[in-house]
Amino acid sequence: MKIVTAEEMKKLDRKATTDYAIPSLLLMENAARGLVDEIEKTLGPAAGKRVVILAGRGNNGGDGIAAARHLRMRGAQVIVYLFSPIEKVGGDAKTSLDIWMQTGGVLHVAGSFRWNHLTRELSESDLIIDALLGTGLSHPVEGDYAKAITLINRSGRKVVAVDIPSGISADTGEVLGVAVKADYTFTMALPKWGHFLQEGLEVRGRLAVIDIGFPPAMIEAAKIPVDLITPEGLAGFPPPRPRGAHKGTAGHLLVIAGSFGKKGAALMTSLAALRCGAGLVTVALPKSIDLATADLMEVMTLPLPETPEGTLSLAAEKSLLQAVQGKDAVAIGPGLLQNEETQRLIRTLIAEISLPIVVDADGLNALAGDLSALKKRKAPAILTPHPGEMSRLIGKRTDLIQKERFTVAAHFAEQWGAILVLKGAHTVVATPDGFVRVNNTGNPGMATAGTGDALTGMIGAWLAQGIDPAEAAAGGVALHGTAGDLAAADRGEIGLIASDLIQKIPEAIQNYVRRHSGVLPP
Ligand SMILES: NC(=O)C1=CN([C@@H]2O[C@H](COP(=O)(O)OP(=O)(O)OC[C@H]3O[C@@H](n4cnc5c(N)ncnc54)[C@H](O)[C@@H]3O)[C@@H](O)[C@H]2O)[C@@H](O)CC1
Ligand SMILES: Nc1ncnc2c1ncn2[C@@H]1O[C@H](COP(=O)(O)OP(=O)(O)O)[C@@H](O)[C@H]1O
Ligand SMILES: [K+]
Repeated sequence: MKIVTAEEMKKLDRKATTDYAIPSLLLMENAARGLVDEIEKTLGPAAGKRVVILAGRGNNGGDGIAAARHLRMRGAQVIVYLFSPIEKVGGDAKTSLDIWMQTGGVLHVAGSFRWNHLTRELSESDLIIDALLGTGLSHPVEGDYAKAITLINRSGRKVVAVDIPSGISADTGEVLGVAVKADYTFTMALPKWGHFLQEGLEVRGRLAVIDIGFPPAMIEAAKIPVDLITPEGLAGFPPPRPRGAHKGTAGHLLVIAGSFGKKGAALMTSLAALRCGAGLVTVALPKSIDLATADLMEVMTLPLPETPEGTLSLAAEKSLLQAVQGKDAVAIGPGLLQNEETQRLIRTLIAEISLPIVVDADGLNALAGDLSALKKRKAPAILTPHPGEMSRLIGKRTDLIQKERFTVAAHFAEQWGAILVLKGAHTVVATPDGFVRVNNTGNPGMATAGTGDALTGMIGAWLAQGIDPAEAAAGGVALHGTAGDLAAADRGEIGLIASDLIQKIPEAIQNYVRRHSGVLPP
C-alpha cells in the first residue's frame, strides 16, 4: 500500500475527477460513509452515541459534516461545531454543509457559540470527531482552531481524527502550533507520510485506511515511490524449502562480529541467522573470545588475530578473505568496536569481499567519513543504521534525519548504490532505484540492546539463501518486527529482551508462511 505526501494526494484526487470521471462529491461521500463504517467496526454501533464533530472550512471539515449525516441516520445524536463563517465554506464541503442544515442537523458556528458550551458538550460526548484540518494544513494553528484542539485534548473522551490529527503536517509529521491527540486516525484512500514520522506517529493512535473509491489502476500508474511493507507485498517470502535441500544448499553465512566484552553481539547475530534458516553459520572473531560450545552449539567459529584491546587486528585480513571462499553472504559489524586498526580492516573487507554483505553497527562506524569502500564493491550491500549511526554516516543531525526519514534514506541508497535500512519505529528500506518501503511491524519494546544485532543476522541469513537483496532486507525487517510483536504479546514491551525476539523468529516465519498459503486471515 502506497504512502503519499499531501501534494501526491491532491494530484490523485484531481486525476480521479479529471481522468476517471469520478465527481469529487462522490469521493467525499465515500469518505464519510467509510469513516462511519470504520467507527462502528472499531467502537460499536453508532445508535445512541453522543457525537461531537469539530469541522474546519476545507474538505476535511466537509468529510466530517458528511459523516455527521450518516451517523445521525444510524441513530447517533450528533452536534457539529463549524470553525468558519458559513460563507467561507466552499465546494463539496459547502454541499455537505447545506444538506446538513436543510435536513435539520444541529450546527454551531464560530463566533456564535459559547466556549463553555463546547467544553460541556465535549465532556458529555461518547465520541469526538476531529475534522478541523487535514492535508491542507499550511501554517501553524492558532486562534479558535488552537483553542478547539486544546479543548479536545483536555476532554478525556475518545477522539477519532479524520485523515490526520489536526495540526500535524501530512509531510513531516511535525506539530504546526498545536495538534490533536487522537485515539484513532481514519485516513482517506492512502496513508500519509506524516502518519509515520515524528509527533505524527505519537498522536495518530491506531491508523486505518478508508477506501474512497480511487481506481487501483490510477494509483498504480502514479508511480508513487513510498510503499508500506505488507505480507501481500512480500508474496513469496520466505520461499519454501526445496524437498531435496541440504545444509549446503541452504546458504552459508560468515558473521564477522564481536570483541572482548562484546561476545553477545556475535552470538545474537549468529543465532538469529540460524533461526532464519541459514544452513551454516561461521562466526569470525578475536581468538581470545572463546565462544564455548555451550553458548551456541550450532555455530562454527573462526578464531583470528586480535589487537591488545581484544578487537580484530589487521593481521586477520588474509584469513578473512580466504574464509569468504565458499560462503554465500557476509554479515559484518556487531560488536567489532571502534579501534582504529579494526576499523581499517573493516573498510578493506567491505571493499574487497565480493559476496552480498550486510553492514551494521561498528561496520557502519568504519564507513563514517569515508564511504569510498562502498563504491569499490562488486556485490550488493545492505546497510542497517539506526538514526544515530546514520547521523555519523552522512554528517547530518539526527533530528533532521528523523524529520525526513524517507527522503534521507532514498538519497543515500541512490547516491551510494546500496540498500539502506534506516531503523527505528517504522524502519525504512530504501533501494538504489529510488523506491522506499516502510515497515509496519514492531513495537517500542524492541528498543533494547541486541535487537539490531538480531536483525543483521536475519538479513544475512536471507542473503545467504540467495534471496534478492531488496527482498532480504524488507522481508528481514518485517519478520524481525513480527518476532518482536510476538515476544511483546507474550511478556509485554517493557521486559522484552533481544533473546525473547530471537526465540520468536520461527513462529514469525510460520505466520508469514501460513498467510501466504491462506491458512490465516491477512
Ligand atoms: N474529494 C474529497 O472530498 C476528498 C477530501 N479529502 C479530505 O480533504 C482534506 C483536504 O482538504 P483541503 O485541501 O480543503 O484542506 P483542509 O480541509 O485540510 O484545510 C484547508 C483549509 O484550511 C485552511 N488552513 C490551513 N492551515 C490552517 C491553519 N493553521 N489554521 C486555520 N486554517 C488553516 C486553508 O486556508 C484552507 O481554507 C483531506 O485531509 C481529507 O480529509 C481527501 O480525503 C480526498 C478526497
Ligand atoms: N519504537 C520502536 N518501534 C519499533 N521498532 C523499534 C523501536 N525501537 C527500536 N526498534 C527496532 O529495534 C532494533 C534496534 O536496533 P539497534 O538500535 O541497532 O539496537 P542494538 O544496537 O542495541 O542492537 C531496530 O531494528 C529498530 O527498528
Ligand atoms: K483532522
